[in-house]
Amino acid sequence: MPASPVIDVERLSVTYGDFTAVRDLSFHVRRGEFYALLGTNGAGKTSTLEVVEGHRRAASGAVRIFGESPRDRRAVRPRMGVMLQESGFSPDLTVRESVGLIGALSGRSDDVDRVLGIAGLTRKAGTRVSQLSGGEKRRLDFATAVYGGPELVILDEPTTGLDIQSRDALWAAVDRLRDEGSTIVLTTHYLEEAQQRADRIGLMHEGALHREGTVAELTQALPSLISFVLPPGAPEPPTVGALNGAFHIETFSLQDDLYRLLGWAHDTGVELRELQAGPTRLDDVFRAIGRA
Ligand SMILES: Nc1ncnc2c1ncn2[C@@H]1O[C@H](COP(=O)(O)OP(=O)(O)OP(=O)(O)O)[C@@H](O)[C@H]1O
Repeated sequence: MPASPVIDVERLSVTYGDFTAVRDLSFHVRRGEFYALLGTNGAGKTSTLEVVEGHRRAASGAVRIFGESPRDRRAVRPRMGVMLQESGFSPDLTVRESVGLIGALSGRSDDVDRVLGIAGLTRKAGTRVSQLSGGEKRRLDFATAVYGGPELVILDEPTTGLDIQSRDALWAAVDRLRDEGSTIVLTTHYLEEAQQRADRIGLMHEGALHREGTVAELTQALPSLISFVLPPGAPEPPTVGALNGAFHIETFSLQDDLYRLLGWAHDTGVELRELQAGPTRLDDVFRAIGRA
């Protein structure tokens, strides 16, 4: 029998007055899974996560976390760490005090210095929150989310404002949590982060789940692309699709078409300038949303 999902969202709707921000949304996140909830601006990701986190009531539908209501804080809080887009730390507390306080409130136990180390905040332990940079505040948010190694970690745009070293360190810490069996839910507009890590992606648009699947499942519905530019006076290649002297070939048989094109270029001695060939990326799936 399959294990019950860590997150179970059934026909969720979220409204603000007359406006329906999320309609009839259903998705499930399995234990140990890395699930990325992605989407266009205003798609309803944050509204959905706020219900999952227990911060907002659903207009209709049902959300269960570990089989419990997300509003049952005592049952859910010790098992779920959340990195919100905007946190509410007290500006007068130091970094160490903030991690200790929020950690204690979570009901999980951990060593504060260990957590500061994971988040790269050891040297800022005695600094007041009001004196942190934007990126350091983000790292503090992360520290409180991973305190105690929770079974479920929700990361809402975790790397916004972080430099590359901080991003690498954050993902290394997330990888360690995954190795220990944590379930991860991510929202981000940095699609490559989701493409590299997510087991499955839910793609939201205008309040609904537009598509869902692995990266391969989402991208294989769209053609791969070959593009190149020909030198002046070159013969016509065995393809169509020239635009302003640049050639764009959309294909579902990337390997065969590339083989044919390179064979033609070799036989005719033509240089294929700026040649690029590759499978569809998640960016292209996003761009296709508006055209669907
Ligand atoms: N407090 C609110 N009152 C009224 N409308 C709201 C409120 N919060 C969000 N909305 C609206 O609900 C919709 C969904 O917003 P939400 O923040 O959930 O989207 P999102 O997918 O997280 O967007 P983004 O990627 O831009 O952060 C948007 O149209 C937004 O304007």
